[in-house]
Amino acid sequence: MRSMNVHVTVGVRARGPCGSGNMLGGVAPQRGLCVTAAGTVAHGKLEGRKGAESTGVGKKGIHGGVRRFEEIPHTGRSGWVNLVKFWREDRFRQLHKHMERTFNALGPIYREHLGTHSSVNIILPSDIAELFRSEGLHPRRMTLQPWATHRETRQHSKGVFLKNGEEWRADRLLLNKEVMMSAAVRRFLPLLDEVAMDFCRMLRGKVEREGRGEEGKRSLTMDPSPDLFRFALEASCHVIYGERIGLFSSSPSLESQKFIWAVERMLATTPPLLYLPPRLLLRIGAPLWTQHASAWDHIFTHAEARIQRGYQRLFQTRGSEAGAAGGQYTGVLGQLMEKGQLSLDLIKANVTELMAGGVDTTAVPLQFALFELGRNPEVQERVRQQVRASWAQAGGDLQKALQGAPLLKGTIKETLRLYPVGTTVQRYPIKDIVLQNYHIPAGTMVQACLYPLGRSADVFEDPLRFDPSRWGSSREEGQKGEGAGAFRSLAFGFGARQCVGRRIAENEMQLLLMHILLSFHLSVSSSEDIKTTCTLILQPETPPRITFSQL
Ligand code: HEM
Repeated sequence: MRSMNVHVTVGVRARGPCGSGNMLGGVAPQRGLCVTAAGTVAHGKLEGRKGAESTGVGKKGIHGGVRRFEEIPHTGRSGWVNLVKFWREDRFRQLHKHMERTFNALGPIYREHLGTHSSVNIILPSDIAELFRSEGLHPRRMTLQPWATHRETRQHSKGVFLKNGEEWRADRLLLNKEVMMSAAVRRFLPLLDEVAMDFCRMLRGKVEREGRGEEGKRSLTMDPSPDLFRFALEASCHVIYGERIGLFSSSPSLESQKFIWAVERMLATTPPLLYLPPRLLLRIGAPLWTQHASAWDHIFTHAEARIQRGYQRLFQTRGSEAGAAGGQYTGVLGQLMEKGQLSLDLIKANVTELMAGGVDTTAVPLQFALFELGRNPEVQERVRQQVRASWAQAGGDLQKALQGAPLLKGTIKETLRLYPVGTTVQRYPIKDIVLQNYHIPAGTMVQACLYPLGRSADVFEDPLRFDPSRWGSSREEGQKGEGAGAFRSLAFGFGARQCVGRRIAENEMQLLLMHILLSFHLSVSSSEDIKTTCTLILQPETPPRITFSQL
């Protein structure tokens, strides 16, 4: 892997949809662009034959029965020609659909060159399992320094993302204790629930004030997305900093709204930066890069201010007997500071990442989930019945309430199957592997393509049906193939590098849906599919309007 110090790289390696390190990584090792075509793209149309296996292409290239890397079907020889075509046809926004079409044309594995970016794309769970077995602890690299004006941004990129291998893993395991382990989940569940209940209270007030119909039976049709973004930020802050920021109050702070905009800007400016080489970037991409870096600066400034406050509170609590004896949960930040196992720089960096990764990633799937529940009233009713029974039996025990309603978790999995926030999970295998009988050298960037995977009839029965019960715990219904369930639900990634905010996200979304379903019936005016667009994260082209009717 080339060093970021050698050349100024826009190291925006899309590892996942959240967190800086996810998106701001190093450069993928570049492979030559000269390849043997088993399938090619000409004039935007795929002319490939379906899978190399069926074509019998490249028999002479077989070594010991395994085909050469160069024989993998691809979408075009020149990364630059492909990039220009993508740019002209604005295909970046439809990258997920492009992948789906390309798998249909070329089979379950293909290569793609786009500007400086080369990848092998795969879709089958068995291949993803093989990739997973060969994943290493890859370094993440950030290359913001030359542009970032904020001291913390620079420090973050230098200090944290050059960490590597076992050193990185040791830090991650410490962080996991505060965000992934079940003891941590038990601690932060009430904080998430408080915010979810407040959201519903706010929504009930809105429906009561602005809705139509008689009192107690009013309905309101609205775009819930701005409120969902506020919910996601409020929930993240409560869990991470242990404090409420008052986004549901009558005068929410402009600072928080600016933070939401900064994350949006950071995400939206990422994809174009992925594919441009440094020189071109400096000439034509500079404004974009400046926007990107300044969005990060804003995110850091915001986090820095909160972290300072967290410190002050911690010292105040330590100083007061009540605080010390009370043992009150002070959020992830408080826990990390209290334990003191991570350095202050690492705490800051990780907390900032959690903040940057925790807003759009949950607010957007919640929009899709409300839409799917709205257009599938029978499914909605089944989930509601289960939630009601479980809520009644749990007697206020949140974990019990969620565990007793597996359809809620199924709803989240089903939503992320059809609308994965991050459309790919990427890995660089640390040893040579064989996928679809092709040799893949160590260090190649291999992407599991989640959008086409989730909609593939080879992997899921009746894939376009929204059916939370297909994820039943005893039997992964509606799933084909061996080891059903394994490597099919991958929205949070896998292995050591999987999403560190996973437990926060899952519980936050389930709790919100639970309270919404207990209070409202959901419907939509049209059951037509939502048009989607890819701006690093997959989102609706236009946020769906949902009708909330009081129950
Ligand atoms: C539905 C919601 C979410 C989805 C689908 C999602 C998805 C992902 C994916 C696919 C990755 C890369 C994993 C891999 O390469 O194996 C990732 C990484 C990450 N996510 Fe999430 N995420 C979500 C919510 C969150 C939340 C709420 C937070 C923070 C509170 C968060 C913070 C992070 C961070 C910091 C990383 C980088 C982890 C690392 O590389 O060590 N995510 N996420």
